[in-house]
Amino acid sequence: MTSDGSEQVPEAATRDPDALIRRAGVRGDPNRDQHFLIDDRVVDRIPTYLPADADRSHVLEIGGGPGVLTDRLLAVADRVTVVEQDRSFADHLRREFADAIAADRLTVLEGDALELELPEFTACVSNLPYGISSEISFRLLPRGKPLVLMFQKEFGERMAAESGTSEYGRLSVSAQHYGDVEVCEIVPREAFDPKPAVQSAIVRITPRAPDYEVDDEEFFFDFVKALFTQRRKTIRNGIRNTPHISGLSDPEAVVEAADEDVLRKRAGNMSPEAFAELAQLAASVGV
Ligand SMILES: C[S@@+](CC[C@H](N)C(=O)[O-])C[C@H]1O[C@@H](n2cnc3c(N)ncnc32)[C@H](O)[C@@H]1O
Repeated sequence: MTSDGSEQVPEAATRDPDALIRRAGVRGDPNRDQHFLIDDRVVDRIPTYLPADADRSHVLEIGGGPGVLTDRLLAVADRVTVVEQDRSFADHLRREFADAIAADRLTVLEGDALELELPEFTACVSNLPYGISSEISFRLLPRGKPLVLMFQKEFGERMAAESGTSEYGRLSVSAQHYGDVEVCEIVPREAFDPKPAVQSAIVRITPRAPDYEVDDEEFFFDFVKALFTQRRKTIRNGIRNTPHISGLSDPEAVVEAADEDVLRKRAGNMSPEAFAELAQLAASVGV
């Protein structure tokens, strides 16, 4: 009983990471991208990085492992789907969260997140298997839902980078096409067991439409990719040197039509809007 006479409501109990790993009965194998979160404070913060107005009715988690994040997501979401490729961990998740499964609040999908058909979800929160960071991100981004994802630090920083910085590149332009990308927190190696080789970063992607027009997204992405393979060269030479990547059939027509100011730049100093404008021009005169 509290001092004002009301009943004390116990805080929702969260599962201890070490106990979950013990109950899973298998050690993480770094060769299978298995670095498990063991720092409660970090795990507790991850769901709080979802935008305040995010729809939490169906949260997707890629790579459940022992289930420490799954546990926290069940505390904030109506329903969770967790994908886990490793049979031992998928079995463990089904045992550990049998009550949530019986209550229709948790679905465990066993298999490769790159191969499985992912369900409709309202938000995705995951400590990702780092080996598939890029591929899985570009499966999730076009869905247009809020994402809170743990990456290797360098990858997260490249995703969030602005033009004119050394981290800025194709990954920044492609990811920021779909939303605002922010690094929420850098996570030390000690927060995981086994410890990864490098630090990690928790990244939030808040979906929004880009503030520029591109009629052909596939061409836009190929064009950006092509120009970043030549990041030390001017845009003029980048366009000339990469038709095999951009798909341009007449790169010279693009060089003739583009502004001299743009042609003198380098890819690292081109904003996403500048890339989009040039890509629109290139698609109209050079494809
Ligand atoms: C970095 S661990 C994260 C585990 C847990 N969520 C945590 O934070 O402690 C990544 C998990 O993804 C699983 N995994 C690796 N590759 C996968 C894939 N292609 N599809 C689905 N799960 C995968 C691993 O077995 C591992 O359990």
